Amino acid sequence: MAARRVVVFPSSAELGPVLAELVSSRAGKAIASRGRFTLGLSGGSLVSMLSKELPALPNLDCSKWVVGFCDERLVPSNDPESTYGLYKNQLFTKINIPETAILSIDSSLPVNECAEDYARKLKEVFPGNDKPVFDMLLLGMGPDGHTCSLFPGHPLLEETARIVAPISDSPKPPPQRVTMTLPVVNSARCVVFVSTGGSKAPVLKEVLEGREGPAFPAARVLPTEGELFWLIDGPAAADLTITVEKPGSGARL
Ligand SMILES: O=C1O[C@H](COP(=O)(O)O)[C@@H](O)[C@H](O)[C@H]1O
Repeated sequence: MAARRVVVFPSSAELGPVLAELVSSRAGKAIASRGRFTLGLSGGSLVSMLSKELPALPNLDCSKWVVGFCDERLVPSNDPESTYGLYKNQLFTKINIPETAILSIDSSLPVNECAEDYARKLKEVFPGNDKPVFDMLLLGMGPDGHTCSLFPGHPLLEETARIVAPISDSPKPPPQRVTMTLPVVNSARCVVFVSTGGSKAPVLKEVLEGREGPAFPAARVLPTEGELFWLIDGPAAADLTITVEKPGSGARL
């Protein structure tokens, strides 16, 4: 397992550009060695940060990117809860990613079929691998310690056979979702959590420093061979006592 890097920024205004630079640098390396960059996006607060910061990078070329989703809510794409819909309106229109390279999740299908359909799409894009190996997954964490649509205490945390799973009882609305499972998340070459805001501080401490009782879903993200970054702002890091990196302005990871 690669070492975890916990990097704390004064605020999300300083964090955002470093995240964008990290995505761009890993994209460049992936394209140089494998001819493409496979990126998995999460929803929630990441959407607005990425939609602001990625298009602001000079000379960003996304023509060799393949983009999937770490999870999706089963709502129409014009619903404000649709992760795909938000990225489509806020990001995909501003970068040169080919439409065919966006692995959208067909939320018009019933939830079980939707998960199977997305798993099939991933297998097509990652032929020959028993699990998709994304170059980078961008993850968020809810104040309850969930990540993707993997919630504390839910049986899906133990899933080992499926690469994508349906969930019909999500404690956070909407209840129907599909999600990558932990074996896929932990197979990625680079996983980056972005966690901002004071509401995350208590759970972040338990995720990063340990707790009595079962580990939170976010704490179970430990890539087998890949890199693991936690990019955090000051308010979210308020309760931490572990040693963290505090990069200066203009830093690159
Ligand atoms: O419901 C979800 O929540 C998590 C965390 O979102 P955040 O707004 O607290 O960052 C998100 O990563 C996931 O994709 C989404 O479906």
